[in-house]
Amino acid sequence: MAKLMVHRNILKSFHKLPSKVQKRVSELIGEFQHDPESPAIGLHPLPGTMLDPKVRGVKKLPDGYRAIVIAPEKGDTYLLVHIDAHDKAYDWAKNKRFEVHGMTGVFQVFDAAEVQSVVQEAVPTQPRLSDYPLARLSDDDLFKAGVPKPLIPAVRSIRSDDALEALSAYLPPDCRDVLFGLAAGMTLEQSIDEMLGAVAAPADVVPESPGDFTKIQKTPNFDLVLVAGEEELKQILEGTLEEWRIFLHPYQQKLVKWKTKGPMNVTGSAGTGKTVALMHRAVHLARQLVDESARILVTTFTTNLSVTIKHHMQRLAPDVAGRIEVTNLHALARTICNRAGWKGRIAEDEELAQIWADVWLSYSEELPLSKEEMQLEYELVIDPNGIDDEETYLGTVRSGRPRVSRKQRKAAWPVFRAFQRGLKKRNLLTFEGAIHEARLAVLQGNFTRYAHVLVDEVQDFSLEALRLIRAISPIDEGTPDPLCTVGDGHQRIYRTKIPMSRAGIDIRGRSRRLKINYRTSEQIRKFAQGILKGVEIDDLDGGLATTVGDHSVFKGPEPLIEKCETENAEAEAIVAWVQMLMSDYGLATHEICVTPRKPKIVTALSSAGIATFELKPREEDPGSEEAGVRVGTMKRIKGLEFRAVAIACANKDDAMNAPNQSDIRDRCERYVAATRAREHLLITLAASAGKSEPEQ
Ligand SMILES: Nc1ncnc2c1ncn2[C@@H]1O[C@H](COP(=O)(O)OP(=O)(O)OP(=O)(O)O)[C@@H](O)[C@H]1O
Repeated sequence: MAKLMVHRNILKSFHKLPSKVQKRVSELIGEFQHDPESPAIGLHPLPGTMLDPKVRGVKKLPDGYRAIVIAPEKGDTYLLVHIDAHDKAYDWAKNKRFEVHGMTGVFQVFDAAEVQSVVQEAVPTQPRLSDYPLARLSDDDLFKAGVPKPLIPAVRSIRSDDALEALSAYLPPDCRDVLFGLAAGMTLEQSIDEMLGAVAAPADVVPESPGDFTKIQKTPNFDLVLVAGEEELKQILEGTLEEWRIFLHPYQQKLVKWKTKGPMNVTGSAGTGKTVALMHRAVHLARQLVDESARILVTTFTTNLSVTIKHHMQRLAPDVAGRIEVTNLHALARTICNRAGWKGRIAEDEELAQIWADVWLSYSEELPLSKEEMQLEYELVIDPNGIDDEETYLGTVRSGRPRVSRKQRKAAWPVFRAFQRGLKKRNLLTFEGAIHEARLAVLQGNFTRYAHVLVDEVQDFSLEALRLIRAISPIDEGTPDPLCTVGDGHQRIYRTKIPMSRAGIDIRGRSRRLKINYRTSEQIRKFAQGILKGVEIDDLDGGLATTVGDHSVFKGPEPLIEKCETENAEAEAIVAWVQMLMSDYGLATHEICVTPRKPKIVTALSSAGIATFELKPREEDPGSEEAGVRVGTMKRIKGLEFRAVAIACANKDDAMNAPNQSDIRDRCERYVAATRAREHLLITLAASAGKSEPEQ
C-alpha cells in the first residue's frame, strides 16, 4: 500500500484554504493510501514545466486548486508538499528540487537559482572576510554538513554573518542549522552533532539517489509526517495538533530517547524547546513502564508551568497521562508531608511576622546583625539550605550573601533556632521548610520513589529542593533514566546559583544544550541576549553556559524602544503600539501582553476602548476565550508566550535603563519578559536612559 507523508507547510497553511478544498484534501489523503493512481485523485506528471521530474499535480480539487505531490523514484512513499490555486501552486514548484540528501538522509526542498541570486545580492555588501569559517570548508565538508550539491557554490561564497542570515530563509532547515554552528566557530563534527543529533547518519538512512524515498521514514525528519490514521489526520489538518507535537527537532528527539545510567540535564536559552523535549520524554518513558504500579513525576518551580504542562500532557498522550504526576515543587512537598502524616499547614506572611516578633521579644542579648538582616539570613540561607543545626550553618557556603563571620554566625544560630521552635509550636512550616520535611519523610521511607523524575525550571530550585528531587528519584537504585533536569541560568529569578553537584546530583557527561529557538524571532532573541551582555551565566553545574550557535527559526521586526518623559507619555506610547498591532498586523488583544502592570497604562488602554485582562498568580491564562490585553508582573508571565510584549520601564530606577549597573536578578527578570514575545517587542525607557540601555 502506498504511503503519503505530509509536509509541515501544508499543516501551517491548511486553515487558510477554502473549506471545500480542505474537505476534499482530507478525503484525498485517505484515497491516496489505497491507490495513488486512482482517476478520482488525478495525479499527473508535468513534463517540461517542472525542473524536478518527480513533481506531480493533483487535479481533483475544487475551485481550480491544485496539490503538489512528489513521487518517489524508488519506494512507495509519496510526499504532499503544497496546495494552492492552480497557477500559484505550479509556480511554487516550478524551479524547486525535492531531494533526499545523500549524506544525511534528510528530505530537502530548495531552489538553487533563488539561493544564488540572494547570495549575489548580499555579496557586494558583505565585507570579504577571507577567514570566514564557511570559506575554509571544502566542497566535501559542505556536503557532509548537509548542503545540497547544487547549493554548494552559493554557500561557499558567503563571507559574513549578515549574508548567512540573509540566506537562511532559503536554505533547508537542517543545513541552515549546521551552517550557523560552523559560522559560530564549531568544528564540522561538533556542529553536525549539536544540530542534527548525530555526527554521521546511520548507513541505513542514506539513500541510493535523491529520489530514493525508501528510507525516508527512518531519517531524523524536520518537515515530514506520516499520518497515522484518520483521526490524527483530522486533528493535524484542523490545526488542533500543535507543531511541536509532530515535528520534534532531531536534537530534541535525541534527548527524548536518550538512555542514561544516571541523572541527565538539558539547558538552553529561552524558547529552545526544553519543556517540549521534557514532555515528550515523560511520555516516552511512561510508555515503557513495565511495572503496573510505577509512576513518573514531572515537577516545576512555578504553579503556572505545571498547570500548562498538565494540560498539554493530557492531550499529547491520553493513554499514559494518568501515570505521569504533574505538580509544582511546593505542592509536591506538601503532598509528601501530608502523606507522611503532617497535620499542619504553610504559614501565612502575617504568622511568620508574628513568630519573628515573639522571637525579638524573648531575646534579650545583643544581635550580631540587624533584625532585617537576621530575617534575610534565615530566608536566603537557613531555610533554602534546609539547615537545622549550628554545625551545618557554620559550614554552609553562603553564595551571593554579604560576609558574616564565624563569631556572628555562632551568635545568630540561637535566634534561628528560636524561630524554628516558634514554627513548630504552631504546627506551621515555611515553603522551604516543607521541602526539608518532605525530604526527611522520603529518606525515612514514608513516600514511595518514582520510577523516573523530570524537573523543569531547575535553575530556581534551592539546594534543599534539589536534594528533595534527588531523594524521590531512583538514582541510588541504579535503574536507568532516574532523573532529567531542565533549566536555563538566564532565567534564574528566584535565587542564586547552586551547582547540582552540591545536592549530590552528578550530571557530568550527561548535560546537553538546545540551541534552536522556536519561540522568538531572531531579532528578539538577540535583543534579549543583550540585556544580559557581560553577565556570566552558569550551566547549572558550576560551569559557564555558552550561547554559541544559538539562532531562531524565523525573523521579525526589530524590537522598538520608546523613550518617555513621563508615566502618561509611557501609557500613550503603549496604547499607540497596541492600536498599531491590531490595525496593521491584525493581532487580537489576548495575543498582546504588557508587563509590569501599571495602573496608568491600564486606564489609558481602557480609555482608548481596549479591554485588559489581569494575569493573576496561579490562575490560568484563558487564551482566546477571553479578550483583553494581558497585564501582569514579569514573574507571572514566566512560562507564557504572546505574539507581542511591551515591557514598561520608563521609571528611571528600572534596571532596563542601565542594565550594566543593575542587579543580575532584575536583568534576568527582564530577559524572561522579553523572551515571552514571539514577533513584536516594545520597551519603554526613561527619557534620561543613557548609553547603557540594552544593546541590540
Ligand atoms: N520542535 C518544535 N517545533 C515547533 N515548535 C516548537 C518545537 N519545540 C518547541 N516549539 C515551540 O517553541 C516554543 C518554546 O518551547 P518551550 O516552551 O519548550 O521552550 P523552553 O526552552 O522550555 O522555553 P522557556 O525556557 O522560555 O520556558 C513553544 O511555543 C513551543 O511550542
